[in-house]
Amino acid sequence: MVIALRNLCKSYETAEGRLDVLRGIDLDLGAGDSVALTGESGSGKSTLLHLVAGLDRPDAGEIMIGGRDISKLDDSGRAAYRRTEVGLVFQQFNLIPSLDVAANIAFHAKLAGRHDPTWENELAERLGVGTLLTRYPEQLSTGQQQRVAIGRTLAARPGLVLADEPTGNLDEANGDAVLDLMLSLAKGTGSTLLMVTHSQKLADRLDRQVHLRSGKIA
Ligand SMILES: Nc1ncnc2c1ncn2[C@@H]1O[C@H](COP(=O)(O)OP(=O)(O)OP(=O)(O)O)[C@@H](O)[C@H]1O
Repeated sequence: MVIALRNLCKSYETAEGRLDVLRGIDLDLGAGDSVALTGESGSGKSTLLHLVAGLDRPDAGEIMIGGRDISKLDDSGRAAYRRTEVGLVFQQFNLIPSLDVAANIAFHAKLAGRHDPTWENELAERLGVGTLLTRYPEQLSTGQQQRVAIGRTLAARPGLVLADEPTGNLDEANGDAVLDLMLSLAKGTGSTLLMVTHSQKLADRLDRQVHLRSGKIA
């Protein structure tokens, strides 16, 4: 998926007055690109990810995703975009407690109309949760929950994956394996990966790094 952000601006009203978080972001991502988004705490990384995810609207600017501006979509258009085109890996896993691991992994794929049990099983194996398919989220460790959440996102074959510290709860070996999987899938399917990380080691493994400073890409 090809992404083009143009002059993206976002402010928040706070008790201390207006806070200009993004002051004109320009960024281009090609199909299959993997890009690390870095910047100090509070620099606006999550704000940017939320805008591209269609979870919030910019004050100004364009968010061109596959040739159309998702910031101009109405609520139902943005919901359809989130359901079918974008995959989120955020720090809250939001697994569904009443569904077992297999059903959690299948959940978004079903919503997106791309349910494929063979692919879901393969992902579960590659993520090291293949023996846990009949367990429920509360019966998993935090790192296992994180891997299930990543499986759920990738199972839907999104054209764009937005990830916020996706390996933050994993030990080094598991974190490396999960990142390998995300990168190989991105390359194999042409899906684009934008990943927030504080880890330089992780950022170094991606195609490119962009740094947010004072509301702009530095
Ligand atoms: N809903 C909101 N209302 C007011 N201010 C907000 C809101 N959301 C975020 N902010 C402020 O906007 C700035 C950017 O926040 P954001 O979460 O995007 O930063 P970040 O770079 O992701 O930080 P971190 O690395 O700590 O997660 C911060 O100063 C934050 O306090």
